[in-house]
Amino acid sequence: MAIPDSDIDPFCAEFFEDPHPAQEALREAGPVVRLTRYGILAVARHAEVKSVLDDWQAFTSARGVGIQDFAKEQPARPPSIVLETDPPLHDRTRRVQARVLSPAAIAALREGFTAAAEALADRLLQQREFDAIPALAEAYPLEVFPDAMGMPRENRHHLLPWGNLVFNSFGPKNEYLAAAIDGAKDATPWVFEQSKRENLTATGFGAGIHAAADTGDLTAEETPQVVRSVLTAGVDTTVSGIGAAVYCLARYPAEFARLRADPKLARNAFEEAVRYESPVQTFFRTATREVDLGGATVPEGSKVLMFLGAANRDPRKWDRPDDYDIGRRTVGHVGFGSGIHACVGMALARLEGECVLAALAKRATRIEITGEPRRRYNNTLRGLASLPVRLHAA
Ligand code: HEM
Ligand SMILES: C=Cc1ccc(C(=O)O)cc1
Repeated sequence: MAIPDSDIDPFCAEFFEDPHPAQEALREAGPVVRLTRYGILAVARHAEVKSVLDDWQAFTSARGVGIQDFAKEQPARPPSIVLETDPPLHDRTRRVQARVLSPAAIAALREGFTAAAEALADRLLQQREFDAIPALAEAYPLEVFPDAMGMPRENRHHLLPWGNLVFNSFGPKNEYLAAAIDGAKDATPWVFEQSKRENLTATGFGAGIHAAADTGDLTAEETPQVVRSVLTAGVDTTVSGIGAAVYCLARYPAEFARLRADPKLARNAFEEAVRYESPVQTFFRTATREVDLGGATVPEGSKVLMFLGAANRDPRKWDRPDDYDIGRRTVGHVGFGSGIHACVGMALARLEGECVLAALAKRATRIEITGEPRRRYNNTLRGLASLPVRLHAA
């Protein structure tokens, strides 16, 4: 089957504002599409996105999960020894993260995360009107996550421009990456310093990762990189995810009413927001050999862009894909990826989302949008920059 061409640009303001028409066009064009602007291949249907995610031998992360092919050019940033490696190195680094971020370790955070969400929701209810992105979507992860990592309270705001830089760096060298590099001048040295063992408390996740150097699971050179991997992925993603969930519940008041009637739905309401908005929109893989994908022949060395957001709205997979339904069975969505690189922090992300949404649903009857939401432009992350709201007290 011939691979059709498309001049769609997934790294421009028009796409960031509303990716859905372009995603629909890509799904309809075929199982694999050539994006002529960048000389890359794209997969947008759920079936092909999932098969690329699940086949790390044919579609490697080790040549970069951004547009750069590390076999052909110098990486702009030191590659992650978790995200941008394959077995066997990936087995070692991922195992340490998975052990530290285990379901039991995350469950132990529930009481503190719940208390922080309730206290923040009480403050916001007093305020009544606020911008839900800085005051809630950013404030909550920046309070609970660095504490769990074992970081000091000062300067943790640097985690946002750092994440903004990394997530832009997976895309092309465009204006968004240029602005992010400029915005992260202070954040970059701070993150590297903050990842060192001596700058982390003895009880946080950071210490748990550094302890791997004492047992020989990781070298002393590897542990700061594995800590940095968690710091990079652990904030900007949940900021976008929590912002997406609040935005969905504000746009769908009947769903917020369902949540108020049954706060146990908070966890699924967050999961459905991750499917519906896909905070992480895209990631690349590189074909290690000629491989068949949905009937199309992908040449060795092809960069393949996976449209996670498009797969999460594919009518071939989902009934009513464009409805936000907090009772939906969300199993199979690729918002957290799939396969050996599937999100190692999803339990933590889900705990944050559940705590925030449950706290809001207990206190408010409605989240009213009081001003024009403003979207944040980033080459990989989909999220809002501003969401003016009013909380209607119960
Ligand atoms: C709503 C929030 C989040 C979303 C949507 C998200 C999404 C993703 C996705 C799509 C991947 C797969 C990347 C790939 O296949 O190349 C991934 C991997 C990863 N995530 Fe998350 N993530 C979230 C929160 C977190 C948090 C809170 C942490 C840390 C505590 C985290 C740490 C990581 C790490 C370290 C990886 C790389 C895993 C590997 O390569 O084996 N993420 N995430
Ligand atoms: C899902 C995003 C993500 C970003 C960076 C890293 C890393 O630097 O290891 C891992 C995951």
